[in-house]
Amino acid sequence: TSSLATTFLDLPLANPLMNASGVWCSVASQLEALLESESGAMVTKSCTLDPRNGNPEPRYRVLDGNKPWGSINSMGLPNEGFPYYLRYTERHDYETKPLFISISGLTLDDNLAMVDSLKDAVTPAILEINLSCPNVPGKAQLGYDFDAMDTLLAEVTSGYGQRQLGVKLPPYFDIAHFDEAAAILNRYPSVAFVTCINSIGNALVIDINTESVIIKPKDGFGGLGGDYVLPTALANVNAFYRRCPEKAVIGCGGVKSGHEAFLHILAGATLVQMGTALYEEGPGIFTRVKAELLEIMKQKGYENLADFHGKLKTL
Ligand SMILES: O=C1NC(=O)NC(C(=O)O)N1
Repeated sequence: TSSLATTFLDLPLANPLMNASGVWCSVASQLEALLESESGAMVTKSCTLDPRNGNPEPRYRVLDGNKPWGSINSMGLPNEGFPYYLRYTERHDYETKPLFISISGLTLDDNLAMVDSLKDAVTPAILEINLSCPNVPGKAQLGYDFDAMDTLLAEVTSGYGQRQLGVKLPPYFDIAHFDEAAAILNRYPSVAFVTCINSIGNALVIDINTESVIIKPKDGFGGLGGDYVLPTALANVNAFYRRCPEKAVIGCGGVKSGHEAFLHILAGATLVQMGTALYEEGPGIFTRVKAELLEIMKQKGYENLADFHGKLKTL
């Protein structure tokens, strides 16, 4: 019989599925629901040092009238503030499943302050630094500023005492950018994983009936998720899988069933995150996608994830 069991940074996981940071993970009740769900791991909402209200609403819309299906969001990093999530890491049940904590400081100093507190806390939570929020007005994505990304990683890795951590990357769309980003990341061995991708930033969805944009912030420009981003997500997963052999890749983008989870793992993802589909279906989705992924593996005669992990064929 097939098994979904896997390991990540030497931690055992019952399965490779987890939430994408930002979805169903902003407050304790949501985090508790993820803990009780069948996800193999979970991550908190990217936090800033201080609590934030985020952007004005409407700031999230699901695009389910047409095919393909997806979402657009410009949340603007609403969160309870770093201390709230640090307190959650102190009461999480790590025997049940691993916990990631995501941070997205508004300044380098804020990121360093949060990293410093995490180092002192000696928590088993795994740090995922968000370099790719596209929705804070006036803030460019760190992942698209290679010098700033390099500086941040130099300071954060030394601040974190070379403890293993990961980064949440924006999608790249140019081979030269895959090369340059990977070259920077490979200079930091303690960056043990990369999560690809965050939403495709600053898309614009227009409603023909109202002749209007559909979200309020930034004149309607927001991060795209769902079916629309799957091919770009798979490309980024595979590009960093090929370029960073010493690092693990977490896949995120366009996963709504066992089918896309299988594709992400084939492309090189060790774990797979769900955002839009989780937002719409709720934590029960993990039970469904687990069963679907197992069924696909059974049909193909794969007993475990290693049988097909990263084994994408080329022509
Ligand atoms: O990193 C992020 N990606 C998104 O698509 N949205 C959120 C946000 O806007 O808070 N942050």
